[in-house]
Amino acid sequence: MRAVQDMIRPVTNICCVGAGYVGGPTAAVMAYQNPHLRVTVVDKNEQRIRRWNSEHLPIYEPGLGDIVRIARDGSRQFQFTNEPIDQSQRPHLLNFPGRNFLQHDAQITVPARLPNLFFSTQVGECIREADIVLIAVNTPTKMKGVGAGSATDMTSFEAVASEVAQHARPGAIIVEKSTVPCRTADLVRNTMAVHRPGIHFEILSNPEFLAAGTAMKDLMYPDRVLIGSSPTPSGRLASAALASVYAAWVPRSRILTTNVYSSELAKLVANSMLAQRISSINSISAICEKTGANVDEIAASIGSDPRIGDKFLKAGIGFGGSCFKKDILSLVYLAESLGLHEVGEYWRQVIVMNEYQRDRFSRRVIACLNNTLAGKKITLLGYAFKANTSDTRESPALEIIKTLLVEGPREIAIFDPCCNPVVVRAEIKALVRDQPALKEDGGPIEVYSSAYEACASSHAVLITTEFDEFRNTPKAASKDEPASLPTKSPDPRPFPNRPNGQTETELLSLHKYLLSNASTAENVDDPLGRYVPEPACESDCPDCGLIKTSGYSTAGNSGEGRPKTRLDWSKIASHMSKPKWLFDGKGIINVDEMSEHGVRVESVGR
Ligand SMILES: NC(=O)C1=CN([C@@H]2O[C@H](COP(=O)(O)OP(=O)(O)OC[C@H]3O[C@@H](n4cnc5c(N)ncnc54)[C@H](O)[C@@H]3O)[C@@H](O)[C@H]2O)C=CC1
Ligand SMILES: O=C(O)[C@H]1O[C@H](OP(=O)(O)OP(=O)(O)OC[C@H]2O[C@@H](n3ccc(=O)[nH]c3=O)[C@H](O)[C@@H]2O)[C@H](O)[C@@H](O)[C@@H]1O
Repeated sequence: MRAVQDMIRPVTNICCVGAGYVGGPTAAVMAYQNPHLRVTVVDKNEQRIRRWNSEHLPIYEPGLGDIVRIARDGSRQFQFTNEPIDQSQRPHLLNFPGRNFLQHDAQITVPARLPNLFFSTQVGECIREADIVLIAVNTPTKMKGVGAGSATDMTSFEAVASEVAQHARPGAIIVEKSTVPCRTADLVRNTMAVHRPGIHFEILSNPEFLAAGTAMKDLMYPDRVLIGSSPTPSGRLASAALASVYAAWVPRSRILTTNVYSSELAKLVANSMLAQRISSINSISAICEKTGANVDEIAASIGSDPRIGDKFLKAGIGFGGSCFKKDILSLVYLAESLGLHEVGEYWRQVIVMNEYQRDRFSRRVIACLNNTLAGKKITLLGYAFKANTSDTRESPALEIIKTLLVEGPREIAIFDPCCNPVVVRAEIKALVRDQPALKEDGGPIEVYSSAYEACASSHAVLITTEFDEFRNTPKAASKDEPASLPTKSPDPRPFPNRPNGQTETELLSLHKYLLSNASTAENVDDPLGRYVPEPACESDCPDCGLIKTSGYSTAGNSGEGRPKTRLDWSKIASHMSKPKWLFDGKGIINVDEMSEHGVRVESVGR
């Protein structure tokens, strides 16, 4: 029998099972940065795969389209000048003695590249060809049976594990990309042993830390890549094989290796600790509201202590999203199943505080409106669970809507700059079942595609997602984040001369710079002239039909890469109905400025 080490071969083919928010973008970046690898994303959902293979990507993430187009469709040969357009941005270049300007002035030619990212429904077939199989399927909270309400529902993950077990070639490396309970590697190993007795497979844990709305930035410039493996020679070899894929663009010092269980648990702990910070600051916001202290001032003052740090201290209506709650619950279940009830209880409080915060906000809205919403119009600005995403899973906005509905308002208006109104309507219809919800069904909810229409004649506007467009003053720049709106990237040139040409990261930064500096009138999406035409849609493409009728794509409305404009609050205020309340659930409104428009503002923690 061959040694396991001999069966682990150089990586040329990667298969990612699960074409969702994690699988699609992660595989796209791996392919983009490794043009020599063949990366295939497979999914049982045909509609999702059709969208990935079209111009209608199934999810909206800023910058995703730029990367998918190059890796999926290939690119043309193109040229650019290696000199900043505005040389005042690089004063040091002009004064540097002995500098060879010609070197930078040169036209650089970038050769064409072939497609190396594929999307398919042929799950078994693609697994069979892969050297590395990533499992990136959904792992929600179990809703029935043992552990219902807290344990992880492993149905999809287990189904894929057994599919991998049946098809993977000997020596293929199996990677848990999904967030899974600690010791899931044992489950995968046992599944492999059941289907392929006598054949050894290495199981790695490689959890994903990207956040919605910044997924592409998180993937291109990760703080860390975590790879957990068995502490055996073949385990380390497998870990090194996966690390080599990341090393194409991630500095080696950021690729951390641990044992497989630590890696699995570290993912749950990372999300739980982040959520815990939000619940902690939210609990303080309740004290602030009763004492006259200001939660933003508290956050700024404690955040400047480097031991505390200034991230994830924004008080608001609580965290949403598909992962924080389910991952904390998974940690709670783990602790309880290990007999560590106090530990479980400790973490459960993070969720209790989150729900308290959201409900406290809804109650405050109702109380300020004299405990009756009858005859009143309430507008929610923001439906997605956070900014710059069309992901609405576990969105706090939906829970707030449900509470307001019971009060019988005349209208609940919704506007979200990223979500497609048609999709939001369908989602609300499916989620609010106990009474008619949408106007078209005799209920009070209307979803608008214009913020101004949504706010017209409204008695109260609620900010429920932290979109920069909703701010009334520019966002203050924090230490490592640029001030928002308008966003213009700096010119990244000149690039250093490299024997193998420019890196894909450099080319992407140049693309973004040119894009962010193009005027909206130019309507350019390909300033370098790199793109080949996207695959044509069938004449009966449902997504093309949706764009024709609603003006939105399924993934949302991107307006990708261009500076966005803030709402004109004086215009909104002049068309609101008295008493003109604004409830700032995300701490993004400058209260003094807003009161000049005659709007009364209530903010969380102030
Ligand atoms: N959404 C996020 O921002 C993040 C998610 N994660 C974790 O990544 C995992 C995936 O999450 P998402 O991508 O958000 O889920 P998702 O629901 O967007 O995508 C999962 C995909 O897996 C497919 N799938 C399920 N069973 C399958 C099967 N038997 N065969 C083939 N395909 C199958 C589904 O059709 C779906 O397209 C979860 O464990 C999640 O906790 C981790 C970090 C960030
Ligand atoms: O496992 C996951 O799914 C991901 O979960 C989170 O990412 P995500 O939920 O996409 O977005 P976050 O930026 O973490 O925001 C989560 C929620 O917390 C809220 N939030 C965030 C920060 C803050 O200071 N205050 C606050 O209320 C946001 O509005 C949002 O509703 C983590 O940040 C990612 O590292 C992780 O990979």
